[in-house]
Order: sequence, then structure tokens, then C-alpha cells
Amino acid sequence: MNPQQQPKKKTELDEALVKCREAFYPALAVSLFANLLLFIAPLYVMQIVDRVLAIKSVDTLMVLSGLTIVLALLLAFFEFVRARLLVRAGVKFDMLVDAPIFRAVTLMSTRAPGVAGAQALRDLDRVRSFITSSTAFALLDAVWVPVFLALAFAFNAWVGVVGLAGAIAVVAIAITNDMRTKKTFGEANRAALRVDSFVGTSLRNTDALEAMGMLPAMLHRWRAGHVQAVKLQAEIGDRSGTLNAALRFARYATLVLAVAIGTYLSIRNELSSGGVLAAAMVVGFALGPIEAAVAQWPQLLAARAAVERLRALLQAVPAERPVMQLPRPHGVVTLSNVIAGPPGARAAVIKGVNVQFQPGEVVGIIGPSGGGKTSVLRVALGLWPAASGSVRIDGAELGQWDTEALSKYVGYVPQEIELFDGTVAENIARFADPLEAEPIILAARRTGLHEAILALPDGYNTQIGINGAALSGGMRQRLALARAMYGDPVLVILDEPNSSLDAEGENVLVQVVANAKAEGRTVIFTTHRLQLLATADKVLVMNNGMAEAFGPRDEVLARYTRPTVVANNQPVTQQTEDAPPADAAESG
Ligand SMILES: Nc1ncnc2c1ncn2[C@@H]1O[C@H](COP(=O)(O)OP(=O)(O)OP(=O)(O)O)[C@@H](O)[C@H]1O
Repeated sequence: MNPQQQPKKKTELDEALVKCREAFYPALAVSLFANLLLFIAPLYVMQIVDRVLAIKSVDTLMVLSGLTIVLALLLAFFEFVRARLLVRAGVKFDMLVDAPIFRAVTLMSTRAPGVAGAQALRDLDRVRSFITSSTAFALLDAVWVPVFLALAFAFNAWVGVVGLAGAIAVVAIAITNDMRTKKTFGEANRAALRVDSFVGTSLRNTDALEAMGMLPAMLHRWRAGHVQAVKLQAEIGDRSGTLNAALRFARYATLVLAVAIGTYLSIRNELSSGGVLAAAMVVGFALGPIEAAVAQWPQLLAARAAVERLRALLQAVPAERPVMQLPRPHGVVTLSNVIAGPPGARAAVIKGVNVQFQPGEVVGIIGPSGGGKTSVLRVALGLWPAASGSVRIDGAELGQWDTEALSKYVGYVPQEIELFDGTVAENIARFADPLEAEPIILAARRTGLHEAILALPDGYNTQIGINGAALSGGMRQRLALARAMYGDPVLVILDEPNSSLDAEGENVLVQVVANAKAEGRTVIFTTHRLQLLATADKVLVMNNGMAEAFGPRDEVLARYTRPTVVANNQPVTQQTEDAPPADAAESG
């Protein structure tokens, strides 16, 4: 159904990030305490070297060591609390965005089929694990680096200068690296996504791949993309290796400088021997978090890219505006001057369609392949938004309807049957929770499936496999029909519902359509076969995205065909030679 478009501004992701940030503040505070406690070690070393060794007091050694161990325990406690806070922040983030992302992924894949869905769910995992990762810890620590540098200055001005110079060197290395890697990183990401998408579509069509020996050609094509992705990853790996080497050098050089300066000051009696050791430790601690944060930079970039992709996804499929609940529709469907196409496409596929379908009316849509039959159904369902004109149900534009509420009154059998991994009952009931036996059995009976389902190994509880793999093509189509007839569908839309049906199945379908009509439902179907078309009150001929003809069945068909007589005495028609848009003349 038609999601209400909102201006591209804040998404649920941004709101979740703000909430997540709030959860970060306590973690940040705990980080400060944890980092301050780190400074116990240099102080301890200084006391030991300068005092304990000088006075040779075992008691002082024991007291100082005991105290330091207690403080180390406190440090461990802070680390423990911080880890828990971050894990909770990650879970909170996930909980806030998982439903909107799943919704966006689902809607996006009906509009632009591909594997963007799998990628988005992986991105969600990536962002959540980033929040709880050692990278997030390093970043939290890095925030306090200025405080440690200030402490280093307080300890000794020269030690502070060395620490500051080291920090500046590390940050400069990181910035240079970021500037050099950013482009390659983006390219590597896009290449990996292209390969993912290719694998996703190929794996869906493995029968054709294997049966027609397309595997080597596909392997060749996959490899080309894969090799490019691997090369780019290797390039990033190389640069990351250089970065780490440069970082290590900067850190060692800074430490050596700190010791050298400390020793020089010690020679001039401005610093004690313990002070020299402590100075090296203070500088090490001040640089540690920056170095860790810089080393984890690729993870940060990957998480940032994932956030951007998720944000773009949520902007493409914005949340619905809450709308007022409307009463059960009667099923009047009106398309007024509708121009539409797949989301994002420049050219219109439906080019100005004006039709109205009434409750209790059966409309058959015919026309040449590519004429726009499926597309007009997609527009009527709101799967494709109207670029101009309007689509109304009972006079209210699709946007005025609550999508979920309206969907209950819609039964749809798509051209490519989509069933979901679960039981027969779950699929008929559209995965309603809890499942109610009565409407499920009613839908099965309406479509003549009840007995066939009972004959399955587990009856209604039979697992049908991914996309109904465990069922025959005809059974899949009939199950999809039962799902469409589940509940109280006011609008029944069937896109070539008989393409996989045998004669018996087709008879059932004709009966289902007749019953739906008798119950006052609006039935719209596309077909290439005559038997089903005979049930239509009206015929819409779609050609080149336009409604070429719309009116009572016989009137419309007469424009394209000349009467003929067939064995079963059905009023059947044949194509005329001059006007052949409707391939409905193929015999069923
Ligand atoms: N997702 C899409 N993206 C771009 N173009 C599309 C998309 N879906 C359909 N089209 C184009 O819209 C036109 C109408 O397609 P549509 O599937 O509606 O035809 P149809 O009449 O149902 O054909 P058929 O009888 O073969 O199913 C075609 O030219 C098709 O290429």
C-alpha cells in the first residue's frame, strides 16, 4: 500500500542514534574514572622506586601494593560497568530501528528487487556490534586524552610537551591515512555490495543456472566483481598496515623521547628515577587511546558507511503518517489520470489511466505482453506511487488509508507467487498471530483447497519450505489464491492467477471469482486465457501503458475479435487481423 511520503529529514535511525548517545554519556563518565585510575600505575612505580627502595620498607611496599591492587579492582569494575552500558546501548539501538528497517527492506524489495534487504540487515548488525566493540571503547577513551595530556603537563611540563607532540603526530598520521583511504574504502564497499547482489540473484535461479550450463559463465562474471572487491580490500589492508607501522613508530619514538627527557631532567636533578619511569608511563597512557582509536579507524568508517546506507534506506521508505481509521470499504477503485512507474524510474510505465471498478464487478485486464497489465495492478495496490493523478478506494486516496487496515480488505495473487517459509495455515492466514482455524479453513474451502490440504503429510501444519518449494506449481498458486481470499477481501486482485493451474484448478478459480462477485467483492484479474475472461463483466485493454479500451466484456472484445464457435459452445472470440493487442484470444 501507499506509504505516506514525508520530507526527507529525520529518520527513525537518527532518533535511535540520539537515544543511543544518551546511553553513551554514563559510559563516557565511567570511562573517565577508569582512565584516571590507570594513572595509579605510574604513581605506584614512582613511590616504589623513589621511596620503598630508598627506605627499604617492606611494610610500605605491602601497603602500597595492596592499595594499588584494590584500585585495580575498582578499575576492572569500571570496565565491567562500561562494557555492560555499551552492550545495552547497542541492544537499545537495535530495538529502536529493527522494525523500521525490516519494514523498509520489505517495501524496498517489492519496489526495487535485489539484495539490498540482506545488506541492510547486515548493516544493522554491523552498527550494533560497533557500538559494543573495542572500537567504541577506544573512542570513549580517546575523548579523555586532553585530560591525560593535562595530567602529563601537571606531572612535568617537558613530559607534557613530549606527550602532546606524540598525540599530534598520531592524529596527523590518522588524518592523512583517512584522506588516502576514504575513496578506496567507498569503492571497496560498493564493489562488495555489487558482488553480494549478483550472488543473491544468481542463487535464486540455480535450476536455470545448472540445467543450461550457465555456471561457468556466471562464475566468470562473479569472479570479475569478486577480484575487484578483493583487490580494493587488499589495498585498504596495505594502507592499514602502513598506518599501523607509522603509529607504532610514533608511539615508540614518543616513549623514547619521554624517557630521554626524563633522564636528562634526572641528570640535572629535576626529576627522580621513579619520575623517569612514571613519565614514560604517563605518556604511554595518554597516547594509548588515540593510537587504539586510530588503529580501529576502518571499523569506524565501515560503521559510518553502514549508518549512511541505513539512513538512505529509511529515507527512501519513510515511516507512515498516522491516519484516521476509515470504515470497511465497499470496493470502488478509481484511477484518475494516473501516471506512474517503478519508484526511482524516470520514464512512466502507466501513462494516464482513467478507470473505475465497482463492487461486485469482475474486470479482466488483457493486452499484449509488456502492455502494462501488471503495472496497473501495482498502481491500484499502491505498490507503485502515482507520479500524478490519483488512486482512490471508495473515494479516499490511498494515502488517506491506514495501510495495514486497508491490506486486510485486499486479496492479491501476484504474477510470481511468493509464499513464505512456514506452514500451510500460516501462509493462508498471512502469518496472523495468533492463528485462527475458522477463517483459515474458510479461505481453503472458498478456493477448493481444504481436501487437498488435509491430504498433505501434516495437513494445515505442513511446512511448505522457502517460497513453497515443497509444493507443486499449481498447489502454490492455489495456496496463494486461498491467502488472497482469507478474511474479508473487498478488493481481489489476481495477476495471471491461472498460469500454473490445470483444468480442474481453473474451474475452481472460475468458481472462486463467481462467488467473490456474488459476495459483492471487486475482482480484477489479468489473464491470457479465455475461460477466466468469460467470467469478466468488463474488460480493460492495456497497451503501451494506456487504457486502450474499457467497458463491457463483449463490447470490448468485439472491437478486437470476430465471433466464432467452439466445441463447448462457449462464447469465444478470435483475434481480428488488423487489431491484435489482446492476447486473450489464445485458447485456454
Ligand atoms: N520494476 C520495473 N522496472 C522498470 N520497468 C518495469 C518494471 N516492471 C515493469 N516494467 C516495464 O513496464 C512495462 C509494462 O510491464 P508489465 O509487467 O506491466 O506488463 P504486462 O502487460 O503485465 O506484461 P506480461 O503480460 O508479459 O506480464 C514493460 O515495458 C516493463 O518493462
